[in-house]
Amino acid sequence: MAELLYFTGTMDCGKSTLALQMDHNHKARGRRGRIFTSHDRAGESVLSSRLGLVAEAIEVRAEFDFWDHVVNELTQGGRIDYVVCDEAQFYSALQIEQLARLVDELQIDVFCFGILTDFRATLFPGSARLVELADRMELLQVEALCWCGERATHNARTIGGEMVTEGEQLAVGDIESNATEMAYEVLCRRHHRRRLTQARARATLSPEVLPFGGAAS
Ligand SMILES: Nc1ncnc2c1ncn2[C@@H]1O[C@H](COP(=O)(O)OP(=O)(O)O)[C@@H](O)[C@H]1O
Ligand SMILES: Cc1cn([C@H]2C[C@H](O)[C@@H](COP(=O)(O)O)O2)c(=O)[nH]c1=O
Repeated sequence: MAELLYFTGTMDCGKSTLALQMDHNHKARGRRGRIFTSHDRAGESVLSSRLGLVAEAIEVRAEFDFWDHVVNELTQGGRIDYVVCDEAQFYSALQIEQLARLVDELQIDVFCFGILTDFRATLFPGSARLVELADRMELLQVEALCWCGERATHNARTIGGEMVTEGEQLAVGDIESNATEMAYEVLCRRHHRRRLTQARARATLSPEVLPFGGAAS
């Protein structure tokens, strides 16, 4: 029975790597798949992992229709057993519904990967619809950590190390330390709520309360 699965977690927790691993393993057993992505950091029409793995991918833009695309391929004699959909948080609710239709009407496995919430701890449209429609959601087991050592659960957007809460929801970027430009930092809920990034913690907290060697580290 085909399924619509959503593998999710914070930024930097291994989602793109898992997406490429799953494509590899299904292909190794003779299954035919397609890879989709949207706004990958490495550029258009590519799925990239921080581990250095990359793969060609079909770029999902606002007007992209998964149902039309797949039916067109099948009509031309193509075979599709599964699809890997990275950065699914950026897909529209309608596109998630098209993916669910692939599962229900064409028995195609759909594996989605993405972050749940944006820099304001608000669900992305694609993630919200996946929460509503997915057969299963799986939290990735590789844990990204907050600067305090707790498991990171939220994604902060920073400028010069300071957390910001204003701006567009979509802003492609990466986890970087000492960035003067816009960057992201994964935090535990407590420190996301307090807007306490590593830079601010180092500037304001005494070394004794900081883990991993205190302020100097
Ligand atoms: N040099 C490295 N050595 C080992 N693991 C690494 C290295 N760089 C990144 N990683 C792993 O890759 C993960 C990020 O992988 P990636 O697939 O890009 O994550 P996501 O797609 O969730 O942002 C990190 O959590 C870390 O576990
Ligand atoms: C929190 C947040 C993130 N993004 C962007 C930043 C990255 O380009 C991707 C997530 O990529 P990853 O593979 O999970 O690291 O999403 C954004 O546009 N808006 C946000 O609020």
